[in-house]
Amino acid sequence: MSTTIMYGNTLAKKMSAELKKEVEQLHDVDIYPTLTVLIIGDNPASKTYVRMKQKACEKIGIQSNVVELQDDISESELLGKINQLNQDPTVHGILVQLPLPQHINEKKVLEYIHPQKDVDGFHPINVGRLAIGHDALIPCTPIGIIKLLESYNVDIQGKHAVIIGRSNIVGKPIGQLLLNQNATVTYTHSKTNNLSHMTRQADILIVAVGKAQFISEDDIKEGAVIVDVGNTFLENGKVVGDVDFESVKEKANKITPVPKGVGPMTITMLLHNTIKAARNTV
Ligand SMILES: Nc1nc2c(c(=O)[nH]1)N[C@@H](CN(C=O)c1ccc(C(=O)N[C@@H](CCC(=O)O)C(=O)O)cc1)CN2
Repeated sequence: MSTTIMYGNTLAKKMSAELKKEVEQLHDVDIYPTLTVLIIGDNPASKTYVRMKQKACEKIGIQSNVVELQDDISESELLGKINQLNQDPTVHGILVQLPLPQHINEKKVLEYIHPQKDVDGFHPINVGRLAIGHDALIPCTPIGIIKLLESYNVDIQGKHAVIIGRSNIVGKPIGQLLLNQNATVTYTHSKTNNLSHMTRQADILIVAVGKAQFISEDDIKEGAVIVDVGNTFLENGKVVGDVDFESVKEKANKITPVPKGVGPMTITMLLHNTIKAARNTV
């Protein structure tokens, strides 16, 4: 049995072309989807991701503004900036690039973004709406994973999905989305006893731990679908995932690579959310 590599970059390209048409239709009715990204400090990975977001917006005609803020900005100053953007009718989407410096309360900041402009889907209103199955802005990485699984015809209903990681960005919402599609979901995390025993039961394994090549072939079930959310930059400049791709590849039925797997889908779903926000805020 040969393993299918689930390439996010291919799907992202196809979806971006469709989103470009949507943007053109909005331009025809004088709506110009606009995203403002706030980046605090000079974390090199964050800078890379923000540049990737800008470039992706540019490609499909979304206007993007990047506001670069000093590492030592006070929390109240940052909230003031968000408040201005909340009230600016020309800005449809607001995104604060994470992680934030230690002295800033992430929860407070994310809750300050107007829920209709919350293109990351991190605001408690959007989190709650997703939880009860209402229309919402859904976090980009989790919804990107669902789109990727769907495009590779992965059956979700009735399957046992095991998630490693319980972050608000990926772990919790991907569990919610899989549950909404009738998967049986198990959350695991750094305090889970006998983690490998749990992961070996997964039909679908979502790995979002942030530890380079953490999962190896002994941790998975033969024929499982493996989704790697990791993005660790090694000293040699290479980027690797949370899964030891080479060892797991032969045993899995389907697997996402890193790079070119989940990452590009995150960016594309941000474009999707920005267009959705532009439609909703007029
Ligand atoms: N406000 C947010 N902050 C962060 C998020 C987020 O969704 N919202 N997610 C991550 C970082 N992230 C986007 O911001 C992100 C990470 C990785 C990729 C990606 O495409 N990676 C490439 C590899 C890297 C490269 O090519 O240089 C890949 O996997 O192919 C995109 C976005 C944390 N912060």
